[in-house]
Amino acid sequence: LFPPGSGRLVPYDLLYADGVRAYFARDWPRAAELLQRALHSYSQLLAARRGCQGRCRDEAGFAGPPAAPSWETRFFDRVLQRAECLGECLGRRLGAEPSLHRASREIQEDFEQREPYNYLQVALFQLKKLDEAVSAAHTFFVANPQHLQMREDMEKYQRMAGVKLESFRDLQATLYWEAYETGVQHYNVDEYLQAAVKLEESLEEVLLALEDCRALCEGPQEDGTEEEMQPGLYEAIAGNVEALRGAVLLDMSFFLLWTHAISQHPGLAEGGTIILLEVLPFIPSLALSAHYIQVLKCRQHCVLEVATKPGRVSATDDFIPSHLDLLQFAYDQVGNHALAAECAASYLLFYPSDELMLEKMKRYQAELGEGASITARENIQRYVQRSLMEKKLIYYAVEHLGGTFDDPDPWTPDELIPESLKQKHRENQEKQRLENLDVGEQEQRGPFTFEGITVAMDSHQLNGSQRVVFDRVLTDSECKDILRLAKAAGGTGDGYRGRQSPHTPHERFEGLTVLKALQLAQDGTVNWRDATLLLHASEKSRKIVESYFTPGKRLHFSFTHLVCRTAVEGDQDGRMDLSHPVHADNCLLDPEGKECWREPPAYMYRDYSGILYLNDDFHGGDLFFTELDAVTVTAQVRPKCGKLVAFSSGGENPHGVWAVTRGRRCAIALWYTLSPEHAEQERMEAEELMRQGDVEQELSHTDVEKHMGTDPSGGASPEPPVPKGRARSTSQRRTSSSESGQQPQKLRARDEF
Ligand SMILES: O=C(O)CCC(=O)C(=O)O
Ligand SMILES: [Fe+2]
Repeated sequence: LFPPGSGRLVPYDLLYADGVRAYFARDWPRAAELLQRALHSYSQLLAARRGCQGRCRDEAGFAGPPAAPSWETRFFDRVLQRAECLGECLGRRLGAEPSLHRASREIQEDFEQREPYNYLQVALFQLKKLDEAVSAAHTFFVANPQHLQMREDMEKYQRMAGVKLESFRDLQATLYWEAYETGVQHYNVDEYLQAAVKLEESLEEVLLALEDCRALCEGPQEDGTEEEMQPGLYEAIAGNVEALRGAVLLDMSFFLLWTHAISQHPGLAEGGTIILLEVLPFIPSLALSAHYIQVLKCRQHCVLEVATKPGRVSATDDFIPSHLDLLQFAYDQVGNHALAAECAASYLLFYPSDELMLEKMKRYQAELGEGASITARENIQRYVQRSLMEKKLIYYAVEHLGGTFDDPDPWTPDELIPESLKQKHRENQEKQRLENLDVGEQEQRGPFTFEGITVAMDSHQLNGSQRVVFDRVLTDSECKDILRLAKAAGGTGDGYRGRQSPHTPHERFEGLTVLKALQLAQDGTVNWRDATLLLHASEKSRKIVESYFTPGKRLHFSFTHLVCRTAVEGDQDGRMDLSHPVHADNCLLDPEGKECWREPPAYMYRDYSGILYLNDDFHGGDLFFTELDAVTVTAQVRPKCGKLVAFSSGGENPHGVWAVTRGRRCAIALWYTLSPEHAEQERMEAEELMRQGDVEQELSHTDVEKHMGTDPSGGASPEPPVPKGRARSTSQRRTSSSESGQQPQKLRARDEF
C-alpha cells in the first residue's frame, strides 16, 4: 500500500510492530531499520500535525469579534473551514488518510516514553554499531532513569573499551531544556545578557512545544479497545459538515463547535459561557461533549508535560511565568527597561496582584514616561486567555457532569473555580502540601535515599505500626514487562501449593517463583529480560525494605512469588468472600482470642513482608489491614504499578485482600527474614542461572569484543548489554508457541497491510 518513493508516510505503529517482530525473531538488521523508520515516521507525523495546525489556524482564524447579526454563521464557517483545511493539509502531507496514522494509546505512550530506543539499542549492539547503540541507549535512559535493566546496560557501555564519550547523546534532546538550563546557569552567575538570550530561546520553544502537545490532543481518544476509538475533534466536525450547515441550536455538535469557537476566540468568552450554561442541561447524549472536555483536559495537561524534563517525575514549577520573571530581572539588569517592563506586564497576567511586580511596573512607567504604553506580550496574552477559557469550560463540565480536573497551574484565579469545587480544590492542595512535607521529612531522616522513590504513607498514616507504602519503585515500562512475564508463564507457572483457587472459587490464582521464571526463560517460553527483571525488581524492594526497617542489618529473601488473581467470568455480584482471607504472615491468627500464635505451620522465621504491585486495571482487590479481631479495618491500600507496601510480618499486621471482581490483579509478594539460615535456596539457584545466562551471552559475542578492542585498563573483559528476549542457546529453534508470550500484544492488528 505504501510503495517506497510514493511520498506516503508509513504509519509509525505499523513500522514499530514489524520492527518489534523482527527483533523477537532476532533479525537485527531488519529490526534496526524498521525501528529507525518508525521513529522517523513518528517525528514526521508530529511535524505535519504541528505545521497543519499552524497553517490552518492562520488561514481560518477568528480575526476580530465577528459583527452582529450573523456572527454565528461566521463562526460555523470558520470552524468548518478549519476542519476542512486540516483534513486536506494532513492528507497532503502524510500522503494518505490522516486516520491511518492513529495509533493506540499504548503505542503512543511507548513513543512518548522512548521505548523504541530500548529495542533499537539492542539491535544496533548486535549489529556491532556500538556508537549508535550507545546513543539509542542513552536516549532511552534519559527518559527512563529508573529503568533497572537499562541502568545496568549503561554501566556496561561505560566500561566498554571503544565507546566514545560523545556517543552518550540524547537523540531527542529537547531544545528548550538545554536553552533553559544554560539560561539559568548564566543568570546564576550574573551573566544577564547571555541569560536573556537563552531564556528567550527557551520560552519561544516552550510555546511551540506546547502547541505541539496540544495538537496531539486533537487526535482520536482511544480508551481501551480499538472499537471504542473515537474520532478526533476535527474529524468529528469534518464528518458532520453537511449536517451542520443547517445546524439546530440544541444539537450537541453545536456545543462542540461552540465551545471550540470560544476557546479559540477569547473575546466571546462571556457570551459563549452563558449560552453554554443554557444549552448543556438539554443535551441528550453527552458523548461528544464529554469527548471534547477530554480534549480540553488533555490540552491543559500539556502544561505539565512541557514543564517536565524527560526522566524527571515532577514538573518544573510554573514554567512559563518563571521564564518571564527571570527575563524581567535579566533585562532590568542589562538596562533594557522597555523589555523588562514588557516581561513584567506579561508576568502580571498570571499573577495580577503580585506586589513586587506591581511595584516594578510603577517604576518602569515612571521611567519610560506616562505616555509610553506598557503592554504584555501578545503571545502570552493569548496563552493566558485561552488557558482561562479552557479551564472555565472544564470546571463547568466537572461541576455539572462530574469527573475531576487536576489543574496544572498554580495561578488560576480563585473566581474561576466554581464554589462547589473550591473546597475540594483546597483540600487537594493541602494534601499535596502535606505529602511534600512528609517526603521532605523522610529525606531529612537520613538513610532512606532511593532516587525517585517516595514514601507515600508511613505507619502513622496507615493507623498501625511497622507499615509503609512506597511509590515509584517500578516504572510503567517495567510493570508492563513483568506483567508480560506473568502472562507468558500463565498456566506453566505453579499454582498456590498446587491449587488453582486456594482462597476463593471466584478467582483463579496463578503464581510464579523466580527459579521457575528463569527456567522458563532458559527454555525460551518467556522473555529472558523480563525474567531477570523479576529478580532485579525484588532485589530493589529488598534493599528498600532493609534500609527502611532494618538499617545496618541484612535482610534475606525468604520467598518471592509473582502472583496474579483473576476474577472468574460470570456471576460476581454480591460476593461476600475475600480474595485473600485476613491473616498474619508469620503466625496463626486467632481472632477470638485476639492473639497470633507463633507456631507451625506458620512461617515463623519471616520477619518482613512486602507486596510490589504491578497494575490497577481491575475491580476490587485493595489490600487492607485489620486489628487482631480480623474485622476492624484500620487501613487500605489501592494497588498501582510501582507501589510497594511493606510491613512487619507479625500479629501487629493482620491483613487481607478484598475480592477481585473483574480483571486480573498481579503483584510480586515478597517475604524477608533476618536469619541467614532461612535464606531462600531457590533464589540462589535462580541467581546462578542468571549469571550463567550472562556468561553464555558473553561467549556468543566474543567477535563483538574483538571489534571493540581490549580494555586498555586491563580489567575484566567488557560485558555486552543484555538484550530483551535473548533466552535460548542459539541452536534452539523458536517455536511459534514460545513466541506468543513475547508478541507485543498492544500492537494494533492491521490486517489490511
Ligand atoms: O497481594 C496482596 O496484596 C497481599 C497478599 C498476601 O497478604 C499474602 O500473600 O500473604
Ligand atoms: Fe499476607
